[in-house]
Amino acid sequence: MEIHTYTTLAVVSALAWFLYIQLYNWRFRPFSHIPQYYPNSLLFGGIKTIAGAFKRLGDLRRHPDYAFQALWRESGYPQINFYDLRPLNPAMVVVNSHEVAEQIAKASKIHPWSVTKSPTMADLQHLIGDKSMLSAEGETWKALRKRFNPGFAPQHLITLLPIIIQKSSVFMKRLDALAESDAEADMEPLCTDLTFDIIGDVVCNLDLQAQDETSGGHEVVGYFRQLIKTFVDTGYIPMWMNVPNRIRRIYYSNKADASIKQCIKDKFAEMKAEQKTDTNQTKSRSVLALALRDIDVLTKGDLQTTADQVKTFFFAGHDTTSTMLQRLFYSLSIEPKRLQILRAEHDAVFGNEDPRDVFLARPDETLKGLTYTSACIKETLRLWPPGSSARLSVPGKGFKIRLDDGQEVCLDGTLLYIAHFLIQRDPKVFGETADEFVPERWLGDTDTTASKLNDVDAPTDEKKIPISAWRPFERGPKNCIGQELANLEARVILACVMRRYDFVKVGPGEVLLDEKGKPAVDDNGRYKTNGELFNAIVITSKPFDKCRMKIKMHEAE
Ligand code: HEM
Repeated sequence: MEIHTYTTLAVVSALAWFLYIQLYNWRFRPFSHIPQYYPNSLLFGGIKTIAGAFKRLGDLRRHPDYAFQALWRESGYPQINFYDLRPLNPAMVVVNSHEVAEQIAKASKIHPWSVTKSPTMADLQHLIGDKSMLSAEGETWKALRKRFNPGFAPQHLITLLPIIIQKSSVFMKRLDALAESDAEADMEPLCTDLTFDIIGDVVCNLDLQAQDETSGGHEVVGYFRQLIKTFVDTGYIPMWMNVPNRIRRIYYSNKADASIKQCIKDKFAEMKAEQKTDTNQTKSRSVLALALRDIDVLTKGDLQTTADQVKTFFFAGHDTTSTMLQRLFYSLSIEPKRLQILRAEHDAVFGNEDPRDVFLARPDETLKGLTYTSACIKETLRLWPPGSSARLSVPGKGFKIRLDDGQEVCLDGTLLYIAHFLIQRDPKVFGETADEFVPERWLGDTDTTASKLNDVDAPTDEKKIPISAWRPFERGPKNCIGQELANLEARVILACVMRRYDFVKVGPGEVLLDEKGKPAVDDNGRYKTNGELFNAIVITSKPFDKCRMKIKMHEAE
C-alpha cells in the first residue's frame, strides 16, 4: 500500500516537473533573443505588466496606446518593447521607433509587399468582408490595389471637389442650427455622418443622406451604424462572451452586404446601359465606376470581391476621417494664437468670397495656398493618429530588424504593432514639444502627398524631421489608399467652417475660466483645460466622450 502511494507521488511529481519544464521552455525560450525590459510571468507572460500599466493610468477607458506609452517611457524609450501575450494572442512586439517601423513597412526580398498583416484583422471580417484589400495578401492584394488605385489618384479626386463641397454645405446647415439653438452636441456623429456622405458619393456615386436627420439616411448607413455599435465594449460582458452582440453583428453584416451588393448591381446595369448608347463611355466618375469599367459580366465572385472593397472604403473612409476632424476642431479650440493664424490664412486666400466658390473656381491654386491649414492637419494626425498597423512576422521566414546599436533581431512568430501614437511622439525626433500641438514644425514641409510617402528610401535632410517619423497613413506598399481624399476633405471642411464658427468643448477637456470669466491661458498661450480629452478604442482610436461641444457663430473682432 505504502509503496503504491510513494510510486504515485513520484509519478505525479515527475509529471509536474516535466510540465513545469515544458511550460518554462514554452514561455521563456522562444523569444529570449528579443530585448526585454520587463520580466514575464510564467503563467501570464506580459499581460500582468500591461494590466499594471493600465491600473497606474487610473482609467480603464483609455486606449491601450497609453499603457504602451507609459511602459515605453519607464523602460527608457527603447526602439521596441516585447510583451508575451500567449496563449490569448501571439507574442507581441510594440514598435516605438520610425526606423524599425520602416523596416517592417517597406518591400523586401522576404516580404515583397511589406510584412504580412496580422490575423487579428479577422475581427473586422463582419465589417469589411473577408476579401477586403485591408487584409488581403500577395498577388490578390496587388490586383485589388491596382484595380482601385485610379479612383483615389489626386488628379481624379480633384474632379470630385463639388461632392465634398455639397456635403460640407449640409454639415454647415447642421452647425448653423446648433449655433442658433445653443444646444450641446456630440461632434462624433456629426462628423461621421458628413464623412459617410462624402465616401458614399465618392465611392458609389450614391447619396447616402447620412446627414438627413428626418430620414436617417440610406439603409446601408443604418446597417453600418448598428454594425459598428456591436464593436463598442459595454464593459458589462466581455466582448467574446457576448452572444447576443455576436448575433446582432452577423445579422447587420449580412444586411449591409446584401444592400451594398444591390447597389453595385444597379450601378453596373446603369453603366452598361450608358456604355451601349454613349460611345462606350460611362458618365459616372465614382471609384466603383472606374473599377467596373473593364468588366463585361459581373460574376458572383466579382460581386462579392467588389462588395467587400466598397464596405472597406465605407468603413475606412468615414471613421478615421471623422476622428481627424474632431481632433482638429478641438485642438484649434484650445490654441487661440494658432486659430488666429489659421483664420488669417483663410482671410488671405478667400477674402470675402465664399470658400466653396473659390475652391470650385481655382481648386489647385487654392489648395496650394492653404499651407498653415495643412500644417495643422499634419500636426493633428501626428498627435492623434486614428489608426495604426498590426502585422505578423510568420514563423520560419527569418525576418530580422536592425536596431540602433547594430543588433539584428529575428521577429519570427511575433505580432508587430506599429504604434503610430508612440512613434509620432518620440522625443528623440520631436524633442521637448513631442506631446504638444505645434503645427509650425511642419512649415516648409506641409506635403502629405502619396508619392512622397511611397518613396520609402528617399534620403532625408538631416535638419528636417525624417519623412518616416510621420506615418498616420502608414508607409510602404500597403499605405492608405484614401490619404489624398482625407487630406482634401480636411482642407475643404476647415476652410468652410473655421472662420464661421467657434467650437467650444463641454465636459472633459473643457476650457477653464479665470476670475474675470475669460479663458485661462498657460505660459505657451494655450487655454488651460479641466483635464485631458483622451482617446478610447472603438475599433480605431477616438475621443472617449464623442467630443461633446457647443457651436457658436464666430464674430470677427
Ligand atoms: C485621416 C484619415 C485616415 C487615416 C488616418 C487612415 C489610416 C490608414 C492606415 C494607418 C492604414 C494602414 C492599415 C494597416 O496597415 O493595416 C490605412 C489603410 C487603408 N485605408 Fe486609410 N486612413 C484614412 C482615411 C482613409 C480613407 C478616406 C479611405 C477611403 C477609402 C481609406 C481607405 C483605406 C484602405 C482601403 C486601406 C488599405 C490599403 C491597402 O492595404 O492596400 N482610408 N489607412
